[in-house]
Amino acid sequence: MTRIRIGHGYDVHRLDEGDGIHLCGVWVPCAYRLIAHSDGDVALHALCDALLGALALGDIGKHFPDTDPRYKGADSAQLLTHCYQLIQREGYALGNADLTIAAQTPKLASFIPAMRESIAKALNLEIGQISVKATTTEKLGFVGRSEGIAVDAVVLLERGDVA
Ligand SMILES: Nc1ccn([C@@H]2O[C@H](COP(=O)(O)O)[C@@H](O)[C@H]2O)c(=O)n1
Ligand SMILES: C[C@@]1(CO)OP(=O)(O)OP(=O)(O)OC[C@H]1O
Repeated sequence: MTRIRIGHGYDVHRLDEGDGIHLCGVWVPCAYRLIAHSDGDVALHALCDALLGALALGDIGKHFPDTDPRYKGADSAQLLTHCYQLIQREGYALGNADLTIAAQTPKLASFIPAMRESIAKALNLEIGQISVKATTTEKLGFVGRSEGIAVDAVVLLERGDVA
């Protein structure tokens, strides 16, 4: 395997009326909830897929099927930790991750530092290795109509044992 590997993940979850959403392991109070089998943390799901994708290990649905009652209401931070353990077992470590959350609402700027910290903590990494950004879609499309939230995640993995 090569010294560095790149991975990309993308996930979407639908919004419904509610009292808050989990994003990057952080509870964001708002007038919505994310519809999902797990806790609905669409950002961590995209990050899991990016990690798995980097080493061609499949995707989140393969590792944690949404038909499996064990994952009903699952804490996505635990799914993320499991995915990262698979990566580490292959001899790789995360160099950096960059996430873009497309959400018309709620306003996420004030939650971003806690989100970065939460991911860094789940992976036992420095906060400087984790970037989280938010954008609206200028009221265009399903995100713009606040029907759902979409997240893109990109990761770079580095092999530990190669100079
Ligand atoms: N849910 C969101 C979306 C965006 N932001 C912040 O606002 C900035 C401007 O967003 P545009 O979609 O108009 O580019 C963006 O760069 C974010 O800083 C946010 O906090 N929450
Ligand atoms: C996370 C899992 C867990 O069962 O279910 P969901 O919360 O529905 O999320 P999805 O992004 O559809 O990924 C599939 C599953 O791995």
